[in-house]
Amino acid sequence: MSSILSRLLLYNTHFAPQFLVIPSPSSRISSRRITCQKMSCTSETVFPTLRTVTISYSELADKNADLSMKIEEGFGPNGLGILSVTDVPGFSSLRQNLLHLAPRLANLPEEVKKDLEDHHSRYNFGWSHGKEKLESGKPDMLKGSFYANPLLDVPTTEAFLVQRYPSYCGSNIWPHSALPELEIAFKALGKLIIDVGSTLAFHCDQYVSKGMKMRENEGLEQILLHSRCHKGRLLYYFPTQHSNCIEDGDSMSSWCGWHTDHGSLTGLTCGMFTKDGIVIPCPDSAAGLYIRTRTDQIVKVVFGEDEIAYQIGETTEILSRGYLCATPHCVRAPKGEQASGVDRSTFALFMQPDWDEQLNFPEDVHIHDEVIPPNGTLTFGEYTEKLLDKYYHLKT
Ligand SMILES: O=C(O)CCC(=O)C(=O)O
Ligand SMILES: [Fe+2]
Repeated sequence: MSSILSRLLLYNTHFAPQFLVIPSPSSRISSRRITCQKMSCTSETVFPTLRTVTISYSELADKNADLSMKIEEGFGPNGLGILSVTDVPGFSSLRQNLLHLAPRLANLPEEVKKDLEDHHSRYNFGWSHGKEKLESGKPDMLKGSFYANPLLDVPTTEAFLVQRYPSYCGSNIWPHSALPELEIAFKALGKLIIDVGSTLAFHCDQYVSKGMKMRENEGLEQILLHSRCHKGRLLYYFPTQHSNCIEDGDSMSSWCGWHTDHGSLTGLTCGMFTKDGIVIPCPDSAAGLYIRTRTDQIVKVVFGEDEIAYQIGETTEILSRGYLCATPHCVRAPKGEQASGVDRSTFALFMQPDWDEQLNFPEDVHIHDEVIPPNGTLTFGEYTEKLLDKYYHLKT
């Protein structure tokens, strides 16, 4: 394994199939939407801040609208691999409802959280803290995550499937007595992000089908509509008392290391910061989501708190033959005195194909092609397992 690859692979090593990591092919450039240059701490490199391409919910809901230009600008070979949907009815309050529960969940007694852990799924259901690794290889104690399938509490009752694909086929674990609101809020926001994401997928298919032949049922929308594998992740970044002291990794990826999401399409909320239980604006303009462009530029990406951002995962890049490009990203923690005692809550919704979905890997795409058999066909479940075996060496 090359050193850069092993470095890239060091994080998220609690083997979450959502976050396999690849270096991306290079040919993207993004400059049109550079809106401002932000200064962070004095002596540090300053990265440009870009606004996401936006699509309004009403445009998106119109299946006759031609959104190809925007899809290309956001997701195409010259885009960043992210765009956001504005004015989604009901989104703002569902976001707030759920994100406010993240600190409450994270601050439950240790023994309650322990009961929410699921070793068998390699912590891909329920509570996960300190199970992933930072870029340094040390356990990631900076954030806690809560994973659940927002659509299906029990995706399958077939024991052999649970054994074979535990991270997809396991069951949800809700804190029924300790935090009963979590299940309702998580499912409501998760479903909304999936519904909007599926509509976005329809428009992605329209765009891709202009450039390449697509068989019926092969498009992103159909793949997502048939899936039992979608997974939500409620993230809680614990407050740092000495916020200049997050020494792990480079300062860019101090909160969440560089990676691309493994699945099809990831919905993201804008992070919510609180201090002493009060919602505050982000205390450091340099903190937040960063993306690496195809030309290896690093940019900070911003979108509004009332918008749902969507990023492309690796599986979509492969199946669309690069018409839609995956998004290498990381999260930078706030620094400075103002950041002391500040936490961050956010939600990521990984939309991914069903474990049984037959994927036909194009001959001309060379991402992870070492695990693709000569006939170019694998199910998504098999594909994920092969990658986990290869990269994480940790199948038990
Ligand atoms: O915290 C964030 O904003 C992003 C988290 C993320 O990239 C992930 O969970 O895959
Ligand atoms: Fe991610």
